[in-house]
Amino acid sequence: MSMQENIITVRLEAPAHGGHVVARHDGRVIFVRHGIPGELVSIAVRDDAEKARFWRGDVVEVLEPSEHRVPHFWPLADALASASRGVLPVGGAEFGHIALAAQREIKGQIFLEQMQRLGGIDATEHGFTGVRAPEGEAADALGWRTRMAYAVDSKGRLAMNAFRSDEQIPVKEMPLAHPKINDLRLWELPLAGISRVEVAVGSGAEEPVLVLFIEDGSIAGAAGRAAKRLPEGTNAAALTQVAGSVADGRGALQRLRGRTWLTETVAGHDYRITGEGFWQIHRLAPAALIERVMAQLEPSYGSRIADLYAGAGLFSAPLAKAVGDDGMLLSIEGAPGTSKDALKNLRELPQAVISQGRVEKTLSRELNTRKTKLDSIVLDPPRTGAGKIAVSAMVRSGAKKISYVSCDPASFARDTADLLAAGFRLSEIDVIDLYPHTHHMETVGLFIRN
Ligand SMILES: C[S@@+](CC[C@H](N)C(=O)[O-])C[C@H]1O[C@@H](n2cnc3c(N)ncnc32)[C@H](O)[C@@H]1O
Repeated sequence: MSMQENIITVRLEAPAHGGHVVARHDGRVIFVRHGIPGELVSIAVRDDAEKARFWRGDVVEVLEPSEHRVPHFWPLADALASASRGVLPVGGAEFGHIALAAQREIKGQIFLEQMQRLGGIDATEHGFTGVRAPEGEAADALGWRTRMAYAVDSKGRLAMNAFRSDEQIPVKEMPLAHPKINDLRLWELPLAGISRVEVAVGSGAEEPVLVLFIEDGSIAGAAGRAAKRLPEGTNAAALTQVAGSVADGRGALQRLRGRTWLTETVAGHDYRITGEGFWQIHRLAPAALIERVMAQLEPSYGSRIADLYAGAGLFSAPLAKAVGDDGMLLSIEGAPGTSKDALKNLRELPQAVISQGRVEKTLSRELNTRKTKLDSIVLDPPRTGAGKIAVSAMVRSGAKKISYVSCDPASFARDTADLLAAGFRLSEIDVIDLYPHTHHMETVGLFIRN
């Protein structure tokens, strides 16, 4: 058993970013997982080095439950059931013990706290009214993940990791995964020799695409054997991971059966996405985010817009259509494979300029080369946010409106402070629960130059 047996009783206080609740013991802060503010709980203390600034802990017993506590929908992720079996819970559904409305309430508190502490901003003064569900969300908010990534354990079984642990827990159905992913019964495949399994389901009727990660170049072996056992019609590819072989650390995709890509259709646009390329995870996210970004930017015919961290062009396509032949849509994406998808997805729109490279360098370079300025920008960076160099390039671009799509309130708060200091105002905040039953949230903020 990997849990240490240092069990203490604590009263849980405020929620903290990252899926924790703060507790105190002998003057030391402990970040506790699987609890709810206000509860009296027993926790197994982990990472409890004497000199550590703070400790971590997992709830193993609830002595006074919150009114918002519900039975976890996934036994493997249920901390209490796992503790009684002497194992760690699997990660990926760390809010599953909290009623959905209360999950969103907690995310709202975290958003306000991060904006205040890291950005010095009272988000309620900028239109923040709480975290909302995307339109069309299921009442139980399960089955939303159209993308899943699994580990493979030392016995060749489909697995997922426990939080902050190398421990791999064998898994079968994953309740947050799209039903088409569970229907593949990936846990029945012979996976010895495969290091990772990724699977993606498109928005249409076509079959899912599976990517099997292998460490040597031979696809005839492990990957071929697994692919043969997949249900009829499933598409499968192998990806040889050769460290440093390409910019994003991944090798080349090799077709095993069917296609290596999916079609996604959103708001009347068709996108082709290769098996390992980036696409929003929640089934409702692409439409919800396009709707917000278009409403915020109100792109006009002939205007010049940049889509930064553009992926396969989710926002680039509708924006390019809106600016028309007389406008310009500059789509910048760092990952070479994903940028190739963007090239294909935007090939019929000559006003779209696809540039592969890091935003920090590429944005200014493209604008200088073309001797042009921008009217507006949408950016959708990874969790680390944009950072000072990219923010300053955006400020220099001349853009008067910036729609900022963020999956992390901490980096959003930091970048917001920099944009406000550079003469923008934050005129709208929409926080959407695009990661139900986890601690994550998606923010779409509108910045307008003063
Ligand atoms: C959250 S995704 C958004 C993609 C796209 N907007 C979408 O919604 O499908 C972030 C994207 O930024 C890319 N990326 C990460 N760091 C980058 C950088 N410094 N410059 C350019 N692209 C970057 C990643 O490869 C990824 O495709």
